[in-house]
Amino acid sequence: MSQAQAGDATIIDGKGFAADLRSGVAQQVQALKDQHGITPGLAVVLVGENPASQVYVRSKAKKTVEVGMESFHHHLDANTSEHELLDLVQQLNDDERVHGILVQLPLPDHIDEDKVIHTIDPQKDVDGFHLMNVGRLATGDLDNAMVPCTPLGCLMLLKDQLGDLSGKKAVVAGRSNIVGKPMAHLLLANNCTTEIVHSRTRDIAAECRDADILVVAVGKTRMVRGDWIKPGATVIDVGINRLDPEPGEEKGKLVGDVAFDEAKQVAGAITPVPGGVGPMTIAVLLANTVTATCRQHNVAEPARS
Ligand SMILES: Nc1nc(=O)c2c([nH]1)NC[C@@H]1CN(c3ccc(C(=O)N[C@@H](CCC(=O)O)C(=O)O)cc3)C=[N+]21
Ligand SMILES: [Mg+2]
Repeated sequence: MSQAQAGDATIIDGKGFAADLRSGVAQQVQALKDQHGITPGLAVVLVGENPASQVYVRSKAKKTVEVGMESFHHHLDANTSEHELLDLVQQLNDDERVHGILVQLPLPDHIDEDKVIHTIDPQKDVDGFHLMNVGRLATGDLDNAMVPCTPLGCLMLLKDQLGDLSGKKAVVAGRSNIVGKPMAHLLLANNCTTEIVHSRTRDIAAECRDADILVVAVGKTRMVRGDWIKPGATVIDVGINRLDPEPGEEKGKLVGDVAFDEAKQVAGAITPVPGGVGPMTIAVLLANTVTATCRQHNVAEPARS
């Protein structure tokens, strides 16, 4: 879906695409209720008082209810023990009203994140972080994997923009387990010639300049410059960085990992920040919850991407 033109690039409307995806999800939820008497349920667990985390979690809960799902919210205080959190996850695993479980990351230092993630029932792991789901994605078993929300959202935007991705040169900047690596696996599964670049890559700009598809998830403000981009390339900016407030501003503005004003002069299409990948993450979380519900009840699941 392409909207306003700015510079030369099409600005990819992630916010609008996400709204459309959520209305599709709302219809799927209604069908599950009408035809099967099932209401999908999503549990979100937040530990501690990180203000940014609280904003995301509130937004998730609101949108969960908007698409007709049941939302279970658990806010635990910052010094909750690992044992208490593991008990809660186990209780959610056993609760048949709950089809999806998301434990908001990062967790406080005294809690082992891997231990928590690996306690989640893989079928309810709507983040796709459990090793069972990581392995399924890495082996191309997409029919059974739960796929991480941010990379799946990026893939949906890319397919909408470009159609078939076969044979395209894709470069993923960043090698995190939550974005870079699963993104590379998804692009590979979609027949891209796929490369991951990172902080130790010898000439990162030159590698990026070769890409038809450039997905950037490095967590560094405006790291990718206009001259890193091949003319006409499709650029997906996963970064969300808050600048220091300008005089008179209350909060600093949000910017990506790509220098947007430069990049839009060169790229064929590019996602903005905000309004690009961020809203897709939450919409895909809801879509994954429907997928998880269908699998748990042996109901045919909607096609994704
Ligand atoms: N287990 C887990 N799963 C997550 O998926 C997860 C997490 N933990 N911890 C925190 C990060 C961050 N995250 C975002 C979701 C939506 C926006 C989003 O909607 N961003 C808006 C802007 C929001 C604003 O104005 O602050 C946008 O880019 O347009 C951003 C970031 C999910 N995360
Ligand atoms: Mg890196």
